[in-house]
Amino acid sequence: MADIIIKNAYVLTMDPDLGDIENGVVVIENGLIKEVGRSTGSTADKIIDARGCVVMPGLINTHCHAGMTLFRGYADDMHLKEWLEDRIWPAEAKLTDDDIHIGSLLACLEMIRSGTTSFADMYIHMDRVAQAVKESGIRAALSYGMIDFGSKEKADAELKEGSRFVSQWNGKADGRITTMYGPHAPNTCSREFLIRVKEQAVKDKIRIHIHVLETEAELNYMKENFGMCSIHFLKDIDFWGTDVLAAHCVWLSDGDIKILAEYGVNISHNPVSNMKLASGIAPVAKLIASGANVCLGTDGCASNNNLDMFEEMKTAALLQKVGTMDPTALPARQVLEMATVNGAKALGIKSGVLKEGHNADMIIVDMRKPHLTPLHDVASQLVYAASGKDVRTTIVAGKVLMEDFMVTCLDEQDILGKAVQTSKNLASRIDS
Ligand SMILES: CSC[C@H]1O[C@@H](n2cnc3c(O)ncnc32)[C@H](O)[C@@H]1O
Ligand SMILES: [Zn+2]
Repeated sequence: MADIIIKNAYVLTMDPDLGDIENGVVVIENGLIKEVGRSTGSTADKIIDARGCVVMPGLINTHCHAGMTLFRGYADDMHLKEWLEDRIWPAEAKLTDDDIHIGSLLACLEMIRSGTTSFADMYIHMDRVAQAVKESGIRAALSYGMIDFGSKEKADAELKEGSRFVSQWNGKADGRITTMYGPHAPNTCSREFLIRVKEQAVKDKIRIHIHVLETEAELNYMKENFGMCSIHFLKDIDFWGTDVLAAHCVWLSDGDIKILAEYGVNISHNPVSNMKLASGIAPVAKLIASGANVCLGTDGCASNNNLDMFEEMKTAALLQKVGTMDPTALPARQVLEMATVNGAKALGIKSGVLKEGHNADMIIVDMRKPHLTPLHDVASQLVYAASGKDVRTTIVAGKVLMEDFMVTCLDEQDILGKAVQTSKNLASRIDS
């Protein structure tokens, strides 16, 4: 007996062999997908009728700072340097463990509601982010964000905390939590520190999450201090590999793109954040054409200001079109691949496609809405017309976290109330 059968669905498998199944079934057992097809002989404890809906892999947000939900709308319309150094970092210095716990629960709630089933996070007070992930039922690849600013003492302490977090949490919550090392960026971490982080990560068989070339200022800093850009600098210290998730990668030359593709680096594109902070337009179409693995992220809520991956998909497609002045750039199916299959590859998880043996991480999107009618092409509708609010049901590891728009895994009203109070208390501490 299976656990769940979803029937009468348009199944968007994102698997090239299975393709789309117009009136299909998905069978879930023990947290995994047992069957995907036109019909099934199985029976199950729970049957979900998905008539008029699309069943698809849950979306994978590959660059987030979950706790930053508390800073939603806190520092808008600013240049990145002032935003980070004058507003965000001083505010982050006042954050407590409990703040991060509530902020991360709020992020999990928002992601579950809008169809994200996995996310990669880099932040501080990470034990409490992990606790929120464990409680909510979502899947995540978590890293303690490390910055040494060239101080050996700080480097030692940061790496110690990063390693402690990895050994404490990797594989926890029935395998839903994986961990990564999170050196912040090449212009906030020293060369020596980045070399140590890579060595530790290789030794521990753990992936790395890092910001790279988000701004022209980083490019200029690296050229002035090292005589080369961050991509060549990281190549020089043997940092690159399929184990690296590089967020942003906006300021790339054609030579940089070749290096990233050659080393199999995973690149998280974060178009809304890049637009809001006026960082620039990442050459996503060129990266994909070169064979690089490009996935999609929201970044934190202080530069987005939400975690809706549907909005991110649409923005990614539109930004490439206007950036290249080519309306054929980054078509809908390719964006869906970025948000599913490519994201799973970047995090090293068996999700992102609906296929036998893979994690039962999926969402049901209700297409019976005025703004989703008529339905000529499902991929087009999901990328250009749908939003996170159209997600009806969210399933992670075979557990239903939201059903028929009702969140079942967390006490939504309780978290909303606590988030309001937490942000008020935080604001008064920041002002004092
Ligand atoms: C040390 S934990 C992570 C660190 O990153 C900061 N952050 C959030 N968004 C961005 C961004 O777009 N560029 C650079 N750094 C960013 C966050 O506030 C934390 O301090
Ligand atoms: Zn970031």
